[in-house]
Amino acid sequence: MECRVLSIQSHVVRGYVGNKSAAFPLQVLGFEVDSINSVQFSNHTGYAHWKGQVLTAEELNVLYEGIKLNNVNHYDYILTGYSRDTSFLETVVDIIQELKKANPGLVYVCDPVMGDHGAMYVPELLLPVYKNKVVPVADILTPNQFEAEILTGRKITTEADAIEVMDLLHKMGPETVVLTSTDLLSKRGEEFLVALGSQKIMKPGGTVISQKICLDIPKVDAVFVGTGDLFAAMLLAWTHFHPKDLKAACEKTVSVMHHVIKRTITYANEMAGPGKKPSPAQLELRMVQSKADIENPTIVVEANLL
Ligand SMILES: Nc1ncnc2c1ncn2[C@@H]1O[C@H](COP(=O)(O)OP(=O)(O)O)[C@@H](O)[C@H]1O
Ligand SMILES: Cc1ncc(COP(=O)(O)O)c(C=O)c1O
Repeated sequence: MECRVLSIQSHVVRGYVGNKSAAFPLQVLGFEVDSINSVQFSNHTGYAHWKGQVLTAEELNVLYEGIKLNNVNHYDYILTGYSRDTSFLETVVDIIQELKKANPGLVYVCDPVMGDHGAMYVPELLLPVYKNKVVPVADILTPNQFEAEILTGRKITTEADAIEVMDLLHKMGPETVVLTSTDLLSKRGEEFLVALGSQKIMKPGGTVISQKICLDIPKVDAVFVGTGDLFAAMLLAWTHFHPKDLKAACEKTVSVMHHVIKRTITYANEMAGPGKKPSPAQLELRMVQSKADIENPTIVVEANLL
């Protein structure tokens, strides 16, 4: 059976963020991907210069209208990421609601891209839209620590805080929440990055249990862009194949991430030369190029049940 994803994210000419990061890996895993580019930029905004266009809410409506007129607006998944405009984001929510009405089984995977490391890199007015309109319709949510904190108004300094924040996010709507990266100290030491996940599962009798997991991910001393987008796409794929097993889905997702990041940092360091920090251009992700890159990652990152 065909499984069709509507992916509303950025497009860049150079490099891999947004749809450039998400579409191909999903396609090699057998998903049909329809892409709407929320922006078309020369490159991601972490470079010294970036140029391009931002799609308006009206332009988004025109594209959706075309799809609808042809009666091909049937989706199994929606995936959203980087967006810079409040009315655009509100229109995305309208589209999601309409598509969910047409297919109640539709799963919405939301990466609430707003910022990282204590700062927002999209206009602040997007926060109330995410909080009040987007998160309530999301089924799977993939914030980083900063995004989870601003969505809930709670700081995360311990694992218990992270669990509480994930529970608060569940209360806002999503059944599955993954904190894709945190500043928490890993039990395995400073060389590891901690990610956490929580999934609510309805048992046959109607009782709801939650599976909570923690991942210690080998950390690389560099800042990558586009990793959140690849993470959300891979989580969509692996939760599709393991719908009630977040541990398995996250292990597969993070193992792909590790493979891509290892390859990226190796090339970046080679290009930068000894003792030099790689530039944003040199740190562009060395993206998944085949199904083998996804299915045979270099190592398997194991998750622990909490
Ligand atoms: N410096 C890093 N070292 C190792 N893995 C990383 C690093 N940065 C990102 N990743 C990988 O990418 C995933 C998503 O990264 P994250 O930074 O949380 O995304 P976002 O771009 O949304 O902030 C992490 O779970 C991890 O697997
Ligand atoms: C154009 C664009 N898209 C997407 C992103 C999000 O990237 P990430 O996956 O690292 O959250 C960024 C971040 O700067 C960006 O500039």
